[in-house]
Amino acid sequence: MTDTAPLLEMRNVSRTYRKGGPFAGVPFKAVDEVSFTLPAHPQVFSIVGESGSGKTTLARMVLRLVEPSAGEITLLGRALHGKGRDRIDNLEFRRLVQPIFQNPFEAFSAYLPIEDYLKSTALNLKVAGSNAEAEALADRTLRSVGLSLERIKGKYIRQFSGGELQRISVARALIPRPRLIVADEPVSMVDASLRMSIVNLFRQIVVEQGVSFIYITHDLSTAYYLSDQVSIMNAGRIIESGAPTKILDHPSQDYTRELMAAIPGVDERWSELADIDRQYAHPNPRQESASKHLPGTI
Ligand SMILES: Nc1ncnc2c1ncn2[C@@H]1O[C@H](COP(=O)(O)OP(=O)(O)OP(=O)(O)O)[C@@H](O)[C@H]1O
Repeated sequence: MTDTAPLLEMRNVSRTYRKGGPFAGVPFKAVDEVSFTLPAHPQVFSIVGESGSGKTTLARMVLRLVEPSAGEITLLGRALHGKGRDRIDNLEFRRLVQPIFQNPFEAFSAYLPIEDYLKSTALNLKVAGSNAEAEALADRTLRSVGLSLERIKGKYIRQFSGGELQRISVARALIPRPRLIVADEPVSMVDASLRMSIVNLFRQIVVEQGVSFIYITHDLSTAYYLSDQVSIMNAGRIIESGAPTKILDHPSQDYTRELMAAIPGVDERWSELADIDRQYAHPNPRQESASKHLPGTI
């Protein structure tokens, strides 16, 4: 693993499926020759696209849940897939890269106290050597997301809101101190009033814990607000990439303009985000600058 290597590199990555069944169906590329680089310094990289554009397939390849049909993905200069000798082993991979999924209610069983997930993550990933260490680690990561072990102890998923559960998912993902979190539509099932607090939490984690995020979303508004880099995905391809202000203030592709226009009330959402940002009065300079760039604010 080299210190100078980018965190993640995708080179000409494709994933082919068959439409109409695995054998007789017609092959099509869900992800088509995608390349991008995530630099070593912590940041939020968003991939934005409509349903079916290939975002989840791409995320699942980064999470090693799906094999690419072609191309190469490297993490800190080492192969994620294939059988080569430089392939990162499973334990190391799971310490470096953690997922957050869309539906927090599906991420946990209804029959286990929720703290068991955090403790078993710490023990399975060998970042805690005893139950006491696992509890201490769980408490520390829960505190970093605004909760504590005391608050969740002995409780089951039905005793939490979607927003609280998603915070617990984030705490679980932070247990091994990962370098990268892949968050696939992490706020789309969270109550609208809590969405921004989760999005703000991601930014806080980038700054305070040095974790990068790949943020997968159909919601241009939160991507614009949160990201350092945005890539727009359409029909399996990344069609434009850059800083959020560049992409949304000067979109170069008709599809990006259509995506902006297709989101109902996107202008109001941006003003609403700016209002929420002011209410939170975050000391984080990235957020101050994000709110400055929101249309309708100065
Ligand atoms: N296992 C699979 N077998 C066959 N086709 C698949 C499979 N997984 C995804 N697809 C197809 O690949 C395309 C991209 O799907 P994907 O889920 O990656 O898109 P997405 O942008 O994440 O959309 P959504 O937000 O609706 O999940 C879709 O046409 C989907 O039907």
